[in-house]
Amino acid sequence: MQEFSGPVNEYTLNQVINNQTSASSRMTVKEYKRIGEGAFGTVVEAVLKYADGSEDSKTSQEWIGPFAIKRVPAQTEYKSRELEILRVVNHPNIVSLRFFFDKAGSLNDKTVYQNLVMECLPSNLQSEIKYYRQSKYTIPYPHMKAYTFQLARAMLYLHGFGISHRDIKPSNILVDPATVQLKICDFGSAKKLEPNQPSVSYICSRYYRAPELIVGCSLYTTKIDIWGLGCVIAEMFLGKPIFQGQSPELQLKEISKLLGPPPNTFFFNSNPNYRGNMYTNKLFSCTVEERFKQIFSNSPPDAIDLLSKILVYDPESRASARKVLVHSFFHELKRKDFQVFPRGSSEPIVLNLFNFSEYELELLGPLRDELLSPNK
Ligand SMILES: Nc1ncnc2c1ncn2[C@@H]1O[C@H](COP(=O)(O)OP(=O)(O)OP(=O)(O)O)[C@@H](O)[C@H]1O
Repeated sequence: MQEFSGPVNEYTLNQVINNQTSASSRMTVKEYKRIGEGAFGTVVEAVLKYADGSEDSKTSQEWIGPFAIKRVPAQTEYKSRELEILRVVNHPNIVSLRFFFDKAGSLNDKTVYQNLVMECLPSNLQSEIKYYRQSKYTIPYPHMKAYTFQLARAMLYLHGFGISHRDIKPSNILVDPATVQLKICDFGSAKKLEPNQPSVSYICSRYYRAPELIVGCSLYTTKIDIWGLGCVIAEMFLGKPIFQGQSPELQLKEISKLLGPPPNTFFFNSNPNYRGNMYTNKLFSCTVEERFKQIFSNSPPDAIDLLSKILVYDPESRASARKVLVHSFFHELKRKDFQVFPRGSSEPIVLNLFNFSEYELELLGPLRDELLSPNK
């Protein structure tokens, strides 16, 4: 996005110390680049400095950053879920919130804006996929494996709290091509799902919506994010979104071109009141297994196997984050000599992808040993 000489202003910022507390300081905020324009707000790149006269200015007179500041109109009636969730999560594969503050609109604008100051990553998966597609390549396999593993790890963590991101798509997956690090961003749609409590089904960007959402299921689970994960993996292999429906309902038709017609039980379990098109005609003559091989003809067999376990109509049969993590597609990552070459570099780097916290190990349960056992 274009460089711009943005404003330099002073605000009182709340610094996130931990999930309960924050400390406030006067800080100067210098914006210099617009990096994202979403449906609800803007994201700018900025640096910060403790303002003269603030307690902290005595210890630091340096600009710190860069940070990404997401600015959205503040909710007046209820708490911002994005802020609440970002304050409690703490994971290497989830973007971290450093400060937050409210700011009044300019002169004729009575809106109050919520500002979330987050660590800033230089790219996202959408840009990476596009970059490689332009030169008729795909993201190199070792990078794809490392990215997918980190994405599944973030999901294991979030889903452990019952939190569903609800808008998994390549542009919401930040990456640093120089370190092959990945972090999920945009928790604007995220929600802690409670069993037997309905949630709106009209969420998630169309191409990445799980089939149960398309047919109006309101008691869905965190498996909707796993569907999104499958779509993202498929997109890394194909260089373009796998299911490009031209309308919300046609999205289901696109899915049936890979998985065949949805079974009746799927409609019954998702939404017995669904009255839309059920796409009962089989649009190909081979088996679903052969269909996966046709569509992913250039992809390695273990990737196809992983995709066939994720892209499944029935959310209960769809792989969970921990099942994804132990899949053979990732075995290479466990090798002692596993290394990746960042884009444009001849110097390999070693990744630290297995630094699981006690909490993550607990979530892995009996699969923990399988995941941590060295690769044979
Ligand atoms: N911490 C960050 N570092 C770098 N880029 C970021 C960061 N946070 C967001 N972005 C970029 O800004 C874009 C918009 O941010 P975000 O998705 O949070 O806003 P949004 O208003 O919800 O957008 P959308 O409606 O497109 O989902 C992201 O797609 C991402 O590319």
